[in-house]
Amino acid sequence: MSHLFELALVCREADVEIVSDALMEIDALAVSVEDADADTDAERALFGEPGMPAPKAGWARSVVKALFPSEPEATEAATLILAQDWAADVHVQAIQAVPEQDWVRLTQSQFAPVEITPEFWIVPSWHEAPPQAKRVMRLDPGLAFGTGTHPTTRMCLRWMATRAAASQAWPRVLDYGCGSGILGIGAALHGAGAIDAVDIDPAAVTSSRDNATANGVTLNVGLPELAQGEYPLVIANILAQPLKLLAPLLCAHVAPGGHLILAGILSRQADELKAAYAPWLALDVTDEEDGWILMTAKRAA
Ligand SMILES: C[S@@+](CC[C@H](N)C(=O)[O-])C[C@H]1O[C@@H](n2cnc3c(N)ncnc32)[C@H](O)[C@@H]1O
Repeated sequence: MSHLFELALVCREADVEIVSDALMEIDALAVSVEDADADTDAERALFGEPGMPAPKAGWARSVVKALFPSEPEATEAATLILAQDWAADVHVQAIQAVPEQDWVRLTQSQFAPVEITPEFWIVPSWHEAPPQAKRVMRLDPGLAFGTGTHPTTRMCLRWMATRAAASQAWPRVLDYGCGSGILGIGAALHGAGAIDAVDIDPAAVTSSRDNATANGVTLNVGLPELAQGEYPLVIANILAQPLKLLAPLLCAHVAPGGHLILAGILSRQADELKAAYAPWLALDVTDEEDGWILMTAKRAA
C-alpha cells in the first residue's frame, strides 16, 4: 500500500489557525487539529474530576497534523513553518508515514459542501447537494490544492459568481496556477467561453483535467506556455512572492477592458503587490477573509 507523510506540530491553541492556514498554503493535502494532551497523564490530571468543568487551560496545547505526498515535502513544510516570525512556540512532534487509505477516509469525513454564494456550492461526490444550490461544482480533495475550503479560493469564486450574476460572462479566461482547476471550472459553470487553465505542477494539470470532465465542462489545461494572447479575465491564486515575479507576464495577458484577479496575498502584503503591479495596472483590495485579501484591477478599455 502506498503511503503519505504526516507532519505533527505542537502549538498554542491561539496559533492553531495561523499554523493550519500556513500548512494549507504550502499545499498540505489535509490538515486536522487535536488536543495535544489527549490520552496522556496530562489529560487525566486536567479532566479527572467527575462533574467538574473542563479547565480551558487544558486545551492550551494543540497538535496540528498535516499530510504531504512525500517525506521531503513534510520536512520542508516543517522547516518553512518553524522559520516564520509567529512560530516561536511551534514544535515538531513527529513526521511519520501513514497509509494512503487512512487519508482518503479522513478527508471524506472532513470535507462538507462549501457555500460560495447562497446559490453556488462546491459539493464532494459523496455528498448530496444542498436544496438551495442552483449551481454545483462536484469536487473531491485530490493531490492538488483547491477544494474550495481555503479563503483565497472562495474569494476568487465569489468574485466570479457575483460578476457573472450581473451578466458579464467572459469569452476567454486564463486560470493561472490552476491547482485542482477549481477557478476555471467555476468560470465555466458561470458561462465563460474558452478557458485556459495552467500550472507548473503536472499533478495539477492531471487533476484539473479530471475535475473538468467530472463537471461536464471543457478546460484547455496545460503547462504555463499554453497561455497565449489576451483574456478579458485573468485569475491567479498563487502567493505574494510568485505573484510579484509574474506581474509583467500576467498583466500582458489582460485584454483592454479586462480584469486581473489576484489571491494568495495576506493583508499586510497589499502595498508590496500594489507597487509590483503599478507599472501596468492599479490593484485594489476588493475582498478580505481571515487575513487574506483579494486584489483586483481593470485595464482601461
Ligand atoms: C494556492 S494554489 C491555487 C489553486 C487553485 N487555483 C485555487 O484557487 O484553489 C497555487 C497553484 O499555483 C501553482 N503555481 C505556483 N507557482 C506557479 C507559477 N509560477 N506558474 C504557474 N503555476 C504556479 C501551484 O502549483 C499551485 O497548484
